[in-house]
Amino acid sequence: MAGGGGRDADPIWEMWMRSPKDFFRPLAVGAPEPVRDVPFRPSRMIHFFDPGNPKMAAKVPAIAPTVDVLLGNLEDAVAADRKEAARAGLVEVAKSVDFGETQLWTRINSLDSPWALDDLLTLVTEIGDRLDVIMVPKVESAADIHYVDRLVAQLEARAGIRRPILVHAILETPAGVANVEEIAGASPRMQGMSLGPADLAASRRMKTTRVGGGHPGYLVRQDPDGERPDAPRAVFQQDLWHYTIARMVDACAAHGILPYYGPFGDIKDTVGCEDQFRNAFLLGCVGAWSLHPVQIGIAKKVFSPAPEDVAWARRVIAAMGDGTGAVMIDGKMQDDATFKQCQVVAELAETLAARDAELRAAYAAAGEDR
Ligand SMILES: CC(=O)SCCNC(=O)CCNC(=O)[C@H](O)C(C)(C)COP(=O)(O)OP(=O)(O)OC[C@H]1O[C@@H](n2cnc3c(N)ncnc32)[C@H](O)[C@@H]1OP(=O)(O)O
Ligand SMILES: O=CC(=O)O
Ligand SMILES: [Mg+2]
Repeated sequence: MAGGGGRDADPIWEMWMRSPKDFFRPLAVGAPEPVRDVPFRPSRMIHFFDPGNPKMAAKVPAIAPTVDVLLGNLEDAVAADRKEAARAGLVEVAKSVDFGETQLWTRINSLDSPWALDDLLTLVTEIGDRLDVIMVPKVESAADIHYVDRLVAQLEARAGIRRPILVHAILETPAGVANVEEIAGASPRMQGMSLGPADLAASRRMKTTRVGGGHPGYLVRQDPDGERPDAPRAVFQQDLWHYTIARMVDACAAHGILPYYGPFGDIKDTVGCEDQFRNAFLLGCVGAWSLHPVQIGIAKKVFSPAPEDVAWARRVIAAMGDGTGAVMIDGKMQDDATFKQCQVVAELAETLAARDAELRAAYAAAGEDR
């Protein structure tokens, strides 16, 4: 057996957990070595398309250079009688389109569906060398990731794939949220996680009928004015998703994987979409899903740090020297911790600018203005 001592010694161990020694071993003979660190590639927007819809599939070559990730969706939003067509369409698109630097992901059907097994068998063996990430919906626990992990390793070995395909979980069930830390750390294959607010709302029995975003009824109201009890009282809409996104961000950061906001279904409400995406960005998410071409530009704008923020971050870094001590810049105290925050912004800007000439120019111009 290819495994280490823990697994050889106790088959029960193998069934339930991997010893730390075995964590980075391939799960099938002939499968590629797992990655040690999740590669940080720009993924500001994960653009969903239905590969079985000829009109959408025809747009893929034109959309590919404008997005960081293209995702062939096989799960929800693809009708039950179109599942095979979507799967075949994705194989066709993956084989025929040049994606350049753009990543190709898929969202397979949920593990309890009649289609998930064939999704994995077909996609890994036919286009596994082109697929960067497999998104798995409705992940409930580490066991779901372990199942996919082993099966993908077997299929990678069969197909002779040399670069491991990574796995992304959708956080969209109460059990998934309760187990978010163990899911994040379940496998070196874990690339990241997205919030799935629509299914999460349904399975939590929330009383909403939307795909993400806020709700006017979820609010805090200003206290009544004692002198004028009938005077109007301001209301402040609250964010339904703050708690879950914050938990997801912590779990992902603790395990070195990437967090994403998921879908915003009110396509016409571009302002609301931008706000929801920005909240996620500020909390630590690196991207969001775009369901419609109009959301691509919103995600690009929001998940690329603003040029003035990048210029500020670079200024603080320059002023802080080795990053220790305290200095005052424009009346604001800077120390080791703000230095590190600024490094996050500056490093993200650098990575994005390497791929995006427009951003590169905007960041350079903002630096000259200072
Ligand atoms: C809760 C969840 O699981 S969310 C994830 C699952 N949902 C999805 O993946 C939905 C993906 N998006 C869609 O299916 C569509 O955008 C819809 C159904 C929401 C709206 O589609 P339409 O009614 O066709 O929108 P609209 O008329 O504005 O489309 C304009 C053009 O953009 C195209 N288009 C729309 N969405 C996309 C897309 N995601 N990718 C590529 N092209 C698209 C349309 O085909 C149309 O093309 P045309 O001008 O040649 O006719
Ligand atoms: O899959 C996404 C969701 O919101 O549900
Ligand atoms: Mg869902």
